[in-house]
Amino acid sequence: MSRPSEFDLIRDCFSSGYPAANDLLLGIGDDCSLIRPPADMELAQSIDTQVAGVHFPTDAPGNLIASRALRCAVSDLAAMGAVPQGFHLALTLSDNNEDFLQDFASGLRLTANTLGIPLLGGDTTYGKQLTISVAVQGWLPRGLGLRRDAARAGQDVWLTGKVGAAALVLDDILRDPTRDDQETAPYYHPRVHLSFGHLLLSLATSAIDISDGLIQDARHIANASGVILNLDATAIPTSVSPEHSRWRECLTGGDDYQLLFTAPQSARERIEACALTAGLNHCARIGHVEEGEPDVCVRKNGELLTFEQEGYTHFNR
Ligand SMILES: Nc1ncnc2c1ncn2[C@@H]1O[C@H](COP(=O)(O)OP(=O)(O)OP(=O)(O)O)[C@@H](O)[C@H]1O
Ligand SMILES: Cc1ncc(C[n+]2csc(CCOP(=O)(O)O)c2C)c(N)n1
Ligand SMILES: [Mg+2]
Repeated sequence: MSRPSEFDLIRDCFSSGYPAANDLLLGIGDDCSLIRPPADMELAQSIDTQVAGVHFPTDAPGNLIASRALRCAVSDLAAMGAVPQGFHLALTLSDNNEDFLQDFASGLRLTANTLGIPLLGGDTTYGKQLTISVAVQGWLPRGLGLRRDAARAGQDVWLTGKVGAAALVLDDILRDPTRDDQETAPYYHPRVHLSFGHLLLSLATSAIDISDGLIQDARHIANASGVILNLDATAIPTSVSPEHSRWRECLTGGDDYQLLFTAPQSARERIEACALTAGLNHCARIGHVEEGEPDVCVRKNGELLTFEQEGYTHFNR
């Protein structure tokens, strides 16, 4: 029997079993997807690439890679408070392994249904390194998107959950990339804070999702807003306690996909109520915003901490 063509694979894996989009005029099968925008909405768009050996282990199972790739991409919509509209998938495969692709597609379908995000189209090519690019888009009420540039002095800094679990389990995952359990879930299936992000639209001023590391990503808000973020190290929920030898890695390791956001002090009670509504186990106030040269200052019992590496960087490693 001949090997399946690119077109057969695409049809088998990507044309059915995904959530339906009610604003979709034309989906998989043409040169572009066509979407009808609702009145008074803005479109949030973002793209995220994951490369084998860089973002996930080369020999990780397809369904886990798919879950991780889609969740990490959709997290950018959560960080803006957007409601998912759909995603495009660009897949570069190093061989025509049908079993891998079927497994990848089963993970993708499951995750797309869990997050409620339709697959709008994509592109499939051959390349030396397995590479997955996910372009996501979502709707935002006009002018309300949670940007990085709107933190103001006097506001609180908040964090949705614990940081560090994914970074600390990476060594174990590299030893056994097939491990799919409670401990590896923060890495393969990071929680995407879509409903909480959306609830924050009327409460938070700025937000970012933590992909590179808490401190490095906090710096993006500080720089974009022109403020100082003062963080209280002992108030930051971490997967190991501050006495643990790997505690600092929790603040810089990344792969967390928690939301870091700022909000006026007057919103404290409403934020706590929304966190309960969204079923968050943690939503902690971890610092405050001050006027001054953009910076992130982390203090532990009054002592200023410094970090040689504040987060993940692709170059200069
Ligand atoms: N190659 C590129 N071309 C155009 N814009 C880019 C490119 N790479 C990054 N950007 C833009 O730079 C900005 C900052 O990127 P950054 O990587 O911090 O965002 P992010 O997508 O939230 O991060 P992550 O990739 O870690 O999830 C984003 O607005 C992004 O669109
Ligand atoms: C196998 C393996 N080794 C290392 C890491 C750590 N890592 C890679 S990219 C990144 C930041 C987010 O990427 P981007 O900024 O490109 O979205 C982090 C924390 C990993 N996830 N898997
Ligand atoms: Mg982001």
